[in-house]
Amino acid sequence: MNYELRNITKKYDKTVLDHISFRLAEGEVYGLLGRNGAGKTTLMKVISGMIPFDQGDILGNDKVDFFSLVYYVPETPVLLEYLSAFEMLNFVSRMHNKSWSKEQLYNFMDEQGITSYSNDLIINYSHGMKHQVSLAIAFLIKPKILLLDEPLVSLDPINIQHMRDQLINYARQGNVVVISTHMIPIAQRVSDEILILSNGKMTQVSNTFIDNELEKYVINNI
Ligand SMILES: Nc1ncnc2c1ncn2[C@@H]1O[C@H](COP(=O)(O)OP(=O)(O)OP(=O)(O)O)[C@@H](O)[C@H]1O
Repeated sequence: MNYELRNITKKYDKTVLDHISFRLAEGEVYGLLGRNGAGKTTLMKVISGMIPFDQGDILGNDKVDFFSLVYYVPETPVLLEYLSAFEMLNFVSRMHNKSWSKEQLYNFMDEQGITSYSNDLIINYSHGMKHQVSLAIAFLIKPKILLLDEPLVSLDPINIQHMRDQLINYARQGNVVVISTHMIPIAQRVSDEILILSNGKMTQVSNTFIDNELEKYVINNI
C-alpha cells in the first residue's frame, strides 16, 4: 500500500508547510530532515491527526481512517511516571486489547532491552531510559505508520545500533517508518528515502547516497 500526501498546507502565524506533497510506501524507512524550525514536528503532528491542517489531501486505503493507522512518538516521552515500565506496558497492552501474559510482556521487554529496570518507577529513569520505554510502547502497539521525532538523540551507541536494526526490520514487515533527525549519518544508514523540509517545501529523494554525500546534499538543500 502506498500513501500519498498532496498539497498539505499548515499555517500558524506564518505558513510552516506550504503545499507539500510526498509518498509513503509500506516496507520503507523515511528520514525526515530539515533545519531547526523547518516544520518536522508540525508535519508529524499533522500526519498523526494531532493538529488539523489547512489544506491538502491524504490518499491511501479508502476503507480505513488514515489517522487510525498512525502512531507518533514525540521527542519528549509522555509516560505515566508513577508506574514502572512493566506496569506501563501492561496498561498499554490492555488498552489495545492485547491480552499478553506476564511472561509474554517480560519476553517483549527483553527484546527491547529494558528488563533490567522494568520494575522501577519511570520517574527515576534517565532521559534515554524513558525514550526506550516510549519506543517499546510503539513496537507493542504495532502501528502501520510509525512516526518518530528525534528517536535516537538520547540513546547510547549500542542502543542506537539496536534501534536502527529494529526500525528497518519493522518497516520490512510491511510498515512505514518515518524518523525525524538531525543525525545525518544515521539517517543515511537507516533510510530508504530522504524527505527534506526547507522554507515550507518538501523534497523527496531516494537514499542512494554513499560516504558523506547525504551530508553535502542536505547542507546544499536546507
Ligand atoms: N503551536 C504553535 N503555534 C505557533 N507556531 C508554532 C507552533 N508550533 C510550532 N510553531 C512554529 O512552527 C515552526 C516549525 O516548528 P517545528 O517544531 O515543526 O519545527 P522542527 O523542524 O520540528 O524544529 P526542530 O528541529 O528545532 O525540532 C516554527 O517556526 C515554530 O515556531
